[in-house]
Amino acid sequence: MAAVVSSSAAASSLAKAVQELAINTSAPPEKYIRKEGIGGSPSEFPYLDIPVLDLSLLNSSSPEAEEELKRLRLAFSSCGYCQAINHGIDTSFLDEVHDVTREFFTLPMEEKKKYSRDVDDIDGYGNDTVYSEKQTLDWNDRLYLNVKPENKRKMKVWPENPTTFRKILLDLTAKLENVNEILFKAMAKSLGLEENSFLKQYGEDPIVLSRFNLYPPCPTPDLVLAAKAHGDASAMTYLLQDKQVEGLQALKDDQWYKVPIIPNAIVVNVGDQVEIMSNGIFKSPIHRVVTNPERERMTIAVFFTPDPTSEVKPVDELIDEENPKLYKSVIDYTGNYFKFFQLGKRPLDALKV
Ligand SMILES: O=C(O)CCC(=O)C(=O)O
Ligand SMILES: [Fe+2]
Repeated sequence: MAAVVSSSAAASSLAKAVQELAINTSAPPEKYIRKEGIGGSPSEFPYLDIPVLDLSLLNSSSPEAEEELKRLRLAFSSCGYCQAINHGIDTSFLDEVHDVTREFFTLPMEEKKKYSRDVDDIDGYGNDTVYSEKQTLDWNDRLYLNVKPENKRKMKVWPENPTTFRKILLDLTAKLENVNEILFKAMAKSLGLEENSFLKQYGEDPIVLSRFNLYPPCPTPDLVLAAKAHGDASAMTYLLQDKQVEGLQALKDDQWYKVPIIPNAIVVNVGDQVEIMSNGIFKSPIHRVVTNPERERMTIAVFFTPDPTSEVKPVDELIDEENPKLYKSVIDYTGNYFKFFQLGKRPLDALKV
């Protein structure tokens, strides 16, 4: 990982949560300002037409299942996104996840800072790690927790307040494991492959990461991003969007589109490692988060990532003379991701054949 800048300027910007900076400010600090702007006013971008997929159909042997598999294939090979409904996770449980997230972020700052990440670590409460004095920072605070493998959990940064937090996180990731298995089998079937073709690349000990995002209001939404443009290093990402406040945008044909809110649907996006496994058929979308001048936004993202010792590579059956191999095999893609990201390169491009 690139060296972390530990000058006093960087350290002081780290010490302040964006939530604190956002109070009564009319001008965010310079480090957050994108002089080139963000390409428009956040609310004026068009909506992305994201397919809504019924997971209960994907998982069935009903005649409609075939149709739904086709829609899945189309969704992931065009925009790389879908909104999953009938995913088997109760609305009341999703409400609990949102509530506990809100409770955590509304705790007094001293309480939240008990769970602060170490300066050179990722896990815990904090904001952008500063790698360079020139870096433009994102307008968000987050709590980042490694859930699996179990021996990688840093329990000292797992909130004990709210008291139900830990249990809810474990329940959420267990439920999403089911969703992930359904989708992975369905993706393989949608391409005419044996249903475990993608799933087996997760290896023995897959990684499950969670990221609770708080995006405070920002007075200059045309000049500040809540999360800079990126593709996810995961195999697959599951996002519980804020139920009221938009902010997520996806890039398609060089144009930014808003991801609409469908309450209780799970926003699913292909990560870089599924783009590799599918030999580029499924697309890992570039996305970003914009800020809102009046309203705070909260989201919960869960990332499923193969075991870092497992070889991730294009599935053999997808390669032939007409469809040459597009990506090299890789081990520990996520571990190698940041160094490319920080150099301003798309990590996926570094693996192109
Ligand atoms: O909060 C969102 O809408 C998206 C978050 C995201 O892209 C991420 O955490 O990787
Ligand atoms: Fe993302």
